[in-house]
Formats: sequence, C-alpha cells, structure tokens
Amino acid sequence: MTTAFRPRRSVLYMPGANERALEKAKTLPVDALILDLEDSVAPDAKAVARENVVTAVASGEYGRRELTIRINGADTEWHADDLRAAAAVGPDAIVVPKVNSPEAVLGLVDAIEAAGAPEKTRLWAMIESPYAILHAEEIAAASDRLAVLVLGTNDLVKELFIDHVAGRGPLVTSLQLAVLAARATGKVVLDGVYNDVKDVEGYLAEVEQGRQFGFDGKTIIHPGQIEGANAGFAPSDQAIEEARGLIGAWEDGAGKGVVTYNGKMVESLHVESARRTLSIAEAIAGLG
Ligand SMILES: CC(C)(COP(=O)(O)OP(=O)(O)OC[C@H]1O[C@@H](n2cnc3c(N)ncnc32)[C@H](O)[C@@H]1OP(=O)(O)O)[C@@H](O)C(=O)NCCC(=O)NCCSC(=O)C[C@H](O)C(=O)O
Ligand SMILES: [Mg+2]
Repeated sequence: MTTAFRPRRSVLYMPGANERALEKAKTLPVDALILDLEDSVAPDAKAVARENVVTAVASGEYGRRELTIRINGADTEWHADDLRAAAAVGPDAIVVPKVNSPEAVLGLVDAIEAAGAPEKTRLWAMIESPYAILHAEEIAAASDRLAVLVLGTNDLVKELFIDHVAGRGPLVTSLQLAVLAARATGKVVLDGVYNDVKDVEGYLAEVEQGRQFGFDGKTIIHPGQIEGANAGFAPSDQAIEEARGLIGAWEDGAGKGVVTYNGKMVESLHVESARRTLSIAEAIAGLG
C-alpha cells in the first residue's frame, strides 16, 4: 500500500497505566505517540493500562498525532488480549516488541487481520535482538502492512552484553544494519530512546548522530525530549536554502548532465536528494 509521507521526527512512549501522561499527550507537539502496554507497565497494571489506551484511542482527542499502541510480546500471557483490544479500536499502528523473523511478521499480520483491524492500522516491528538485527531486511520485507522498524536499543544493549556509552560505538553496526534494511525495503526506521532525561547535551548529540545515520526520527520517553527531536530531524533553514539553490542551479543549466553550485559538482542524483529535503520540509510545514 502506498501512503503519503508523514513526519515521524518525535515518537513519544508513554506508560499506558499513567492516565495523567495520556491526558498530557493530547497537547504535546509530537509527531507520534506509542501508548505502551509493555515494559513501562507493571504486571498487575496490564489490564487497567489496556483499558486506558483503548479509551484514549477511541476518544479521537489526539488531533494530528499518529497514535499507536505497543502491545506485549508474543511470548507473554498478555499478547493475545492486547492484540485483540488494539485491533478492535484501530490505532494508526500496533507496535510489537521483539519481532525476530519474517515468519513472526506474517503471523502478526494474520492475527491483526483476523482480529478485524481496519486497513489503516499498520504494523510497526521492534528490532531489538541480535538475531533480529541480522535478519532485519527479511523482517522489513515480509509484509506491506509493516510500515516502520523501531530500534529497541535498551534490549539490544542487554542482549549484546555491551555498554551504553556516549557515541554508541558498540551499537553502531546494529544501527547501520537497521537503517540499511529499512532503506533496502522502503520502510521507515526510528532510532532508540535516550534514557537520561536530564542530560540535554548527550541527548542532542544522539539525535544528531541518528539523523546523520539516516534514521527518520527518534523514539523518546519524556516531553523534554520532543523539541530536540523535532528540530534535529527537520531539515535546517540552511539545508532548505541550499536545496532550493541547488535545484535552481540545476534548472538554470537545463539539459546539462552536470553543473556546479557553490563550487560543488551537482548531478541529477543530488537534485533528487534536494527535492527529498524540500518535500520533508513541506510535510513538516503542513503539520501547522
Ligand atoms: C522517565 C520517566 C519515568 C520520568 O518521569 P518523571 O520523573 O515523573 O518526569 P517529570 O516529573 O519530569 O515529568 C514532567 C511532566 O511530564 C509528564 N510526562 C513524563 N513523561 C511523560 C511521557 N512519557 N509522556 C507524557 N507525559 C509525560 C509527567 O506526567 C509530568 O506531567 P505533569 O505532572 O503534568 O507536569 C517518565 O518520563 C516516563 O515514564 N517515561 C516513559 C517511559 C516508558 O514509556 N518506557 C517504555 C518505553 S522505552 C523502551 O521500552 C524502549 C525499548 O523497548 C528498548 O528496548 O530500548
Ligand atoms: Mg525493548
């Protein structure tokens, strides 16, 4: 299915059991929300959280924000009930943690369809194990219903026996494999979360790294992280100006296979990148 480009610069998790946060989210300038039933919800609060998120989605009070529900994993006692409840209320997407194979994707798509989810409800697969990283392309390609790969960097760090360090050196290969898989299959890919909600400098450095690596946006855990992601994953004023100038130089040289702009070589591939930059900027401006 072809869908219009939609910005996913800032994608905020919020615990499904936290009614105050669910209320607050209606006014936050995020591109997307992940109403969480998994790791942020204690076992004895799972049923209440499920009720809360279903009510939230049904309320229709989240405006332009893309609204998703993260259900519990397939190996848990809550998975089937979560999936049924989420499919019935029809969010923009159902986010499934720890998706490890294309077969798992197909099984999830069958279950989502069998539960009667509307066509608009996409599957977002969390890639958060070494096996999933090594099979990310097959996972991404398994179904048209799968729209987004979401990195689960906390689980990855745990499974790889590595450390959370500034610059994410030990994670770089995994991050790049996930981006490669998404680009090879035409899917969206979101970077993992930054756990230290008070460390603004470290967070902004990680946003910039994610953008440079090619992620479409960042999953976040606190309202204080929204602005950095929105700015970091939007083309800067300078990038927009350069894209316009480059396209202008290309059009002025009508018919030439190569021109220069600001002293640098410009070929049609650079024009394509510049047009992509402008279309992202337009989509963001269109959010109002
Ligand atoms: C991380 C937090 C536990 C911090 O909470 P707290 O110390 O209470 O924050 P503040 O006091 O600064 O909160 C200020 C106000 O903002 C609201 N708030 C906080 N977080 C959120 C949120 N995520 N969404 C909406 N609103 C939020 C508070 O309610 C305060 O509001 P008010 O009282 O009106 O002023 C907390 O931020 C938090 O719980 N974050 C989300 C945690 C979460 O969802 N974790 C699971 C996803 S991460 C993950 O699992 C990734 C992946 O699977 C992996 O493997 O990596
Ligand atoms: Mg995880």
